[in-house]
Amino acid sequence: MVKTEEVIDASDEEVAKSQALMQAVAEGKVETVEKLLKDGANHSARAAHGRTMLHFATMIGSLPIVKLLLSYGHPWNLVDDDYKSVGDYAKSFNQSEIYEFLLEEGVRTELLMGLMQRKLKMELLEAQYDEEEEEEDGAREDNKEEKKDTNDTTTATSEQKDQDTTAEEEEPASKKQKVETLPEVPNAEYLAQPLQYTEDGDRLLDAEKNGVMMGWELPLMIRHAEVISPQKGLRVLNVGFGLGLVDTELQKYSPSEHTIIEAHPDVYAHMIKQGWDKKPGVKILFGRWQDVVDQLEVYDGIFFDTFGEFYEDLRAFHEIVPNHLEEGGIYSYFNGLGATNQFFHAVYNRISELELGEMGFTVEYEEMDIGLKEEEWNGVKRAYWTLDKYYLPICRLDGF
Ligand SMILES: C[S@@+](CC[C@H](N)C(=O)[O-])C[C@H]1O[C@@H](n2cnc3c(N)ncnc32)[C@H](O)[C@@H]1O
Repeated sequence: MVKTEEVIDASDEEVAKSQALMQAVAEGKVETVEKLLKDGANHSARAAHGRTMLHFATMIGSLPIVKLLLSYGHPWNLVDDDYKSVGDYAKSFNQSEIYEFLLEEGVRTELLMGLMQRKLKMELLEAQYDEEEEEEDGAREDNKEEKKDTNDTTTATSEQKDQDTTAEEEEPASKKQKVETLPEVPNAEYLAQPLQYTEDGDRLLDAEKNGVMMGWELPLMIRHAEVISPQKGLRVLNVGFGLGLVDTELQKYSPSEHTIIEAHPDVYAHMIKQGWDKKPGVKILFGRWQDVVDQLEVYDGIFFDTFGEFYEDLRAFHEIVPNHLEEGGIYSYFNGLGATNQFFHAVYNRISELELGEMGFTVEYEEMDIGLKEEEWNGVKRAYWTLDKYYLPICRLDGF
């Protein structure tokens, strides 16, 4: 009997139904599973080691049950107590058909979520724009009124203010809420905190000892530089200075232009102290890449590696790359998406490839061995990389 754990606030009957569902899943009884799900059985219960019903369905290799659970809204991306995803289970139990299905499900769900997020963002921006327009119109009206009334009375201005307040109070709450929930700078907290370079120059840590950049990435940065700058004298752009590893490599190719965007004041101060502003061809744009886009030119190679941002931010950068990449040029980025779980990483690699493809790129992933030792993370709050392989993206614009 597979025992379930942690069904919160459930009645005895619900617990029993959920327990029966878990049992039917574990025994591969498709019809019973379907009947119980239809009957409203809770599929979010977990068994020992934090295994979900989807973990069980995957372990026993029942694609029909996997499909059923997903169709009833079971999330595709839950992990057990050892941070093993259902994709990891599918791999280790040699369930290749289920693995592919789960991968596609992950890709489809995340693409949809991204689309919805962007739609919401657009709506919020539109609402903000409307509100600003209304405020401007209001201010213009006030001006007109003021001009008209200066001949009549001197108290008009204070009365007008009161009216404004009332008008504001009457605004539909939903619109105001919308504007107030506009997403902020994703890594604002990071950008506002002090950073620390270790004495040996091998690490850049934030105030909580998160690794912003670490020396073990050097071989990756060497290869990224080589990929975007395959010969000397090219024009290159790097977003995110960190330890300056990729920029040091890029300098070895004597770039004719070497633009670096950096947003953190401490990193910028470090760059100036090290004389980066005086290096050949170097132009530093201090600010978030989102805020300096209008100063960008056209480059033969572009590399992107920021910190504290999300896939949507990376995707937003992908979208502007075609405007700044020379014919035949190469774009690459640090591929750390979902880098603490092989399956999530595979899902993100597929998503990036698809989305970059839609933007006109062909993407090739070059496989590199990493082989990191546990000790590498001593003194760092959290390991941000646990995988054995690195998939270095090489993106070319189609047709060139
Ligand atoms: C992981 S490090 C880059 C490491 C670099 N590739 C190297 O070889 O050392 C990320 C850098 O991006 C910067 N950064 C974070 N958000 C940024 C943004 N929106 N625009 C520009 N730089 C940003 C961080 O301050 C940090 O210096």
